[in-house]
Amino acid sequence: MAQRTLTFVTGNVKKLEEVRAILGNNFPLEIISHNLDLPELQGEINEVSIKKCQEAARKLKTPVLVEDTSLCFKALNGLPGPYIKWFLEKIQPEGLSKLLTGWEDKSAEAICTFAYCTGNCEDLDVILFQGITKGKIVPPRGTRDFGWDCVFQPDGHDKTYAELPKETKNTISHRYKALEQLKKFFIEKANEI
Ligand SMILES: O=P(O)(O)OP(=O)(O)OP(=O)(O)OC[C@H]1O[C@@H](n2cnc3c(O)ncnc32)[C@H](O)[C@@H]1O
Ligand SMILES: [Mg+2]
Repeated sequence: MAQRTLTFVTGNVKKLEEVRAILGNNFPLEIISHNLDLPELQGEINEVSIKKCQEAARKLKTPVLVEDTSLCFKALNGLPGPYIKWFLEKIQPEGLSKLLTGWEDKSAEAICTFAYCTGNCEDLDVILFQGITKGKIVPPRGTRDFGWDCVFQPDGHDKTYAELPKETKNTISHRYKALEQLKKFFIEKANEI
């Protein structure tokens, strides 16, 4: 493979930190990060990721990887979903758990979607890699250093993402599951050469 690097476009340092930690040393490409302020788009999850990726590829004119994270509450038919960033910014983690006060069903899905595009102007085809971790929304517990980690308790654990050791989150998370697929794709691609 001629390309030895992979440009990951994100404005979120915590995401980047996790991506690097999860991919570790067994990944055939070097991750180069590019902090570009991409628009927060509207639509269904896959549509948002595809458009985000095409926008980044058009701007940078190079193959790019982007990622979009959704947090979907079952009782709210999948909302806030891809709009979680704004919900979190406006109502904080406390507000997210209070949103479900009137509902018995606290279940939620954390969905991570990576989108990769070659950046060739005539061909903006996008490949998606998605990971889903099921859990429930609880009153905030644990550190506050990454998004909604303190209100999401993954199934099978009695701790929130924020209370779990980073190494544990990184072996069960939505991001880990999406990166497993991405890793497989790029390792196979590297072997083809
Ligand atoms: O530049 P990009 O990559 O878009 O970074 P962003 O921070 O805008 O991220 P998103 O558009 O994907 O919005 C997702 C929101 O969810 C938060 N988030 C993403 N992954 C998370 C995780 O694993 N745990 C907790 N919060 C997370 C993140 O901080 C945002 O507020
Ligand atoms: Mg964003």
